Amino acid sequence: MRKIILLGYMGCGKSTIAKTLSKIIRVPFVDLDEYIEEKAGLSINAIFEQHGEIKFRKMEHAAFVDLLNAPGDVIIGLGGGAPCYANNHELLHGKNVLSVYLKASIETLFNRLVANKSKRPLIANKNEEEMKEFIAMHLFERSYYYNQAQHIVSVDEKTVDETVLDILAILA
Ligand SMILES: Nc1ncnc2c1ncn2[C@@H]1O[C@H](COP(=O)(O)OP(=O)(O)OP(=O)(O)O)[C@@H](O)[C@H]1O
Ligand SMILES: O=C(O)C1=C[C@@H](O)[C@@H](O)[C@H](O)C1
Ligand SMILES: [Mg+2]
Repeated sequence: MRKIILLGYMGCGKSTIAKTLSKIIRVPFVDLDEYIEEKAGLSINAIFEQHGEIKFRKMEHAAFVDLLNAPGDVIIGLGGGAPCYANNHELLHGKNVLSVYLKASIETLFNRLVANKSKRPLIANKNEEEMKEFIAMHLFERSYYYNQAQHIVSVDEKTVDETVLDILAILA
């Protein structure tokens, strides 16, 4: 039983990379944000708006534990903040767990997020300058938790396939 966990800041490519990896190694992919949305019957945006971030972080922790305890192999794409709350970073070293931090620079993240921020409540209302500053500060605060992953793969300047190859080498 293998639990492959991809983590990293919003926009680093967790969902995109996991989908390709899933097809190649034939292990199902579960996106933690989507799992939470299905369980709650609400979008992440709606959960933040109606219940607040603290409630979301509790739901996120419960969902992560659920997935780790479910039988069978799985690739789990964590939400961007998941490793940073509720001691979730300790779960990155659990039994049967292989955790990979997809590390992206501020510039890469900004370029990817600027085009598609509406579904990401933490940045949805920021202008470009505010967004850049927010990403820089937030990434700095979160790096400690992201660096708890067992493996770190840099994604800057890489295609999806190149990043997937790096992960396959770790899995080999
Ligand atoms: N080389 C690349 N690797 C991964 N994603 C890329 C790459 N180049 C561009 N992208 C784009 O970056 C965007 C963010 O990717 P994705 O949604 O997979 O990130 P994420 O880490 O799952 O974000 P979130 O935490 O918000 O769910 C997507 O629009 C994706 O197509
Ligand atoms: O970085 C974060 O804190 C978040 C990232 C998304 O994946 C979602 O889990 C939510 O928008 C919060
Ligand atoms: Mg995603």
